[in-house]
Amino acid sequence: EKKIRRIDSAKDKSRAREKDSERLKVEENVFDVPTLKILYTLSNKGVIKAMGGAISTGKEANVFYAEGPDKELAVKIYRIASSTFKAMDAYIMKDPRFTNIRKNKRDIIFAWTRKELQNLKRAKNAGVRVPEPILTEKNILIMEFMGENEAPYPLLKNTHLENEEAKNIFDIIVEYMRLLYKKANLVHADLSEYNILIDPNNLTPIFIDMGQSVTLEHPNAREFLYRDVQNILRFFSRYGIKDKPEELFKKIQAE
Ligand SMILES: N#C/C(=C\c1ccncc1)C(=O)NCc1ccccc1
Repeated sequence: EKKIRRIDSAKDKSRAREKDSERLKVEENVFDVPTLKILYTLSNKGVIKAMGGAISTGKEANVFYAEGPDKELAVKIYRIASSTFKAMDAYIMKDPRFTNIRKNKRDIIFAWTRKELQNLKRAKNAGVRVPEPILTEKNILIMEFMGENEAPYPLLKNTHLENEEAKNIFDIIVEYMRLLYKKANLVHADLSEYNILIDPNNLTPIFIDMGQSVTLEHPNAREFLYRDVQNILRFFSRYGIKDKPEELFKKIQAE
């Protein structure tokens, strides 16, 4: 009996070690020294009490779960070494809010991080459901965690819906695109089933990832809006939604 218990606990330990090494591996190549310094600063300031696991990992950023002083947090860390900052160029260099930033990589990424915070604030003020934006520190964005028990809400992409439920979600998404445009003077510019979370408690959408969102002064704002419209219609066509892109494009901009 005792022997078996010893084996079990050894197995559990090795499994736990493997999981931690998995987690450590993600964190190793993400947490470079400057990023660790910022995380220590945020922890000393009491903004972050404990870091959790990775929620999302991508080429230009990673999102981690964290415990805050009073609520759960999502910590988005933009990679400085990321190669895709070229893509950021197309959005930020023509945005009148950021024409005066220096051209070096770190400053572009710090400006981009601040831009996502600003865009989330504007979206929230316009009545669009987004994670509550909290603060940025260099290449790190702190926002409200949208999920339960350390598990993020599912992406629209991974949510099974009945046609009726999908239609309700589609109508809210269109309303949010309209509020972003008319009230927040913004276009999401990367809207798709990969950047919308679904709150399973009421099957309603949450917009995320607004680092690339642009104001209507951006020369390509309407192009980006048309692309967002096409992405959304393409995804919802599987639920029998047949709106035309031009009509939806006009409806979102209508007085
Ligand atoms: N913001 C955000 C995100 C989730 C989230 C969940 C729960 N609460 C707040 C945010 C997210 O996955 N964004 C997409 C993404 C970012 C970075 C790499 C890959 C994919």
